[in-house]
Amino acid sequence: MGFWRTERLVRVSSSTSAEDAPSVDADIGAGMEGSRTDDNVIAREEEAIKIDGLNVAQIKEMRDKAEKHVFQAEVNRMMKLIINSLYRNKEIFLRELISNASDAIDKIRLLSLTAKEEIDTNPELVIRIKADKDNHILHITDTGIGMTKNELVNNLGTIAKSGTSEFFSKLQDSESGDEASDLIGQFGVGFYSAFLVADRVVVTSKHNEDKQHIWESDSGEFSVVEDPRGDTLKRGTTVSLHLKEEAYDFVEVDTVRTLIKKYSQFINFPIYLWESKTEEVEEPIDEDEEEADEDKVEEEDEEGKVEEEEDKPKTKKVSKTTWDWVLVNDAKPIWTRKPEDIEDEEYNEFYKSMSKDSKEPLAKTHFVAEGEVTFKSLLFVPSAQPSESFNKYGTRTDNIKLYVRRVFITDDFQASIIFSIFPLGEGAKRQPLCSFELLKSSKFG
Ligand SMILES: Nc1ncnc2c1ncn2[C@@H]1O[C@H](COP(=O)(O)OP(=O)(O)OP(=O)(O)O)[C@@H](O)[C@H]1O
Repeated sequence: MGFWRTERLVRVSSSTSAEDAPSVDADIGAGMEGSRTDDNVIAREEEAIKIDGLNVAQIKEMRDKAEKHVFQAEVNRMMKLIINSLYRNKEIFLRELISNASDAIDKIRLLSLTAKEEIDTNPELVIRIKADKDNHILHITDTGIGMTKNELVNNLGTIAKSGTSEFFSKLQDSESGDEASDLIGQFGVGFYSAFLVADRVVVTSKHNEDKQHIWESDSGEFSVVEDPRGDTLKRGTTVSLHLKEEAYDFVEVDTVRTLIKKYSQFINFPIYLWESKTEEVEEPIDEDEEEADEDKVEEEDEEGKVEEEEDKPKTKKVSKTTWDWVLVNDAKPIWTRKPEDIEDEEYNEFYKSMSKDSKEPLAKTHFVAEGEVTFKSLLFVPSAQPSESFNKYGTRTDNIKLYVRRVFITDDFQASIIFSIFPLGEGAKRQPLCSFELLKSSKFG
């Protein structure tokens, strides 16, 4: 939360040493310094309520004004269930929050088809993710439809879905805890998965029909209040996750990038990550430094002086760190398009980027099944047999990936039928060119 203010401050800055490198949201919590005391209790409380752009007094005032709510009983059940069954698979929280962000952008796009002006409040349709390493906060911002105050209370405090109780009873019927955890992990568990990694979640949201509001919860209860900073988001939502200590890894930019690529690389809207880049650049030597050098030179003998003045470098190498938004999801899900509209070249490029194989595939099959169950599938046969396919036969199960609505769900499949392609023609060795398997997932049948 609060990129709108800090973005300008740290977007580009330079330094000559790694220590000077700017941290993301450099001003987060800056307003708190003046109020710090030695009292440990107050210090701990201050730690718990960092909201960038607001100082402690403002946050306290805001909290006093906030409306307090309790979660619906089903939400409490759902949160417990998620936390107890998915503790080994915490990373899916990011998949869920990015999917929500993408759904919210879809909603505003759809609305703008009939009411064009709705999108004008923030025409850019994007998702931005910023990791604030100093404060262990991960921010996920979208320029979607946003939520009004009432929607914050209802959408993030109750479960409206009609199938919820059915879902709970199905879970209770499932034969083992692992089966239940698979079920939850593989399908949308939604917003509440944020509490897998965060002990405090702050949602700031601006809907065209309301002022900007802040929703805050530590999973026990939640509060909602008008944002004292005003409508800084213009339109959209920021989910800020105050990470639990055991989840601090999720504030590492590399970890976040890997997760976006794993789960959300085919999301319809651009996902940008706030990243730093350090480069060596030539910079002119400033006058003070030059003068100091000249003094030194003057002390030297005449001959040496002439030579040194000519050779004196006018620039020096410094390392410069810049911060900027970097696009992470540049792959397009070509399986969603009609096979007749796709050029061979596009298939080949897609295969290469997905498989990291530099050669073109030997064959491919792309088919669309429509009926009671609808799915689209795209299968490639590599032109060379992967080196590990015999010695590690049967151990690698991640060659087939299942995506639901462009979101990665699983690649944990088990072989059911195995078949091989043999080369034809005289003299061909009786060795398969490649083998592949019709796969069956234990969960999907
Ligand atoms: N980033 C967001 N922008 C706008 N609304 C949101 C956002 N995140 C959540 N919501 C609202 O909160 C509701 C509840 O979210 P939640 O993720 O729990 O369930 P869901 O998205 O309906 O279902 P699921 O994620 O399980 O497919 C959503 O239906 C949506 O109305």
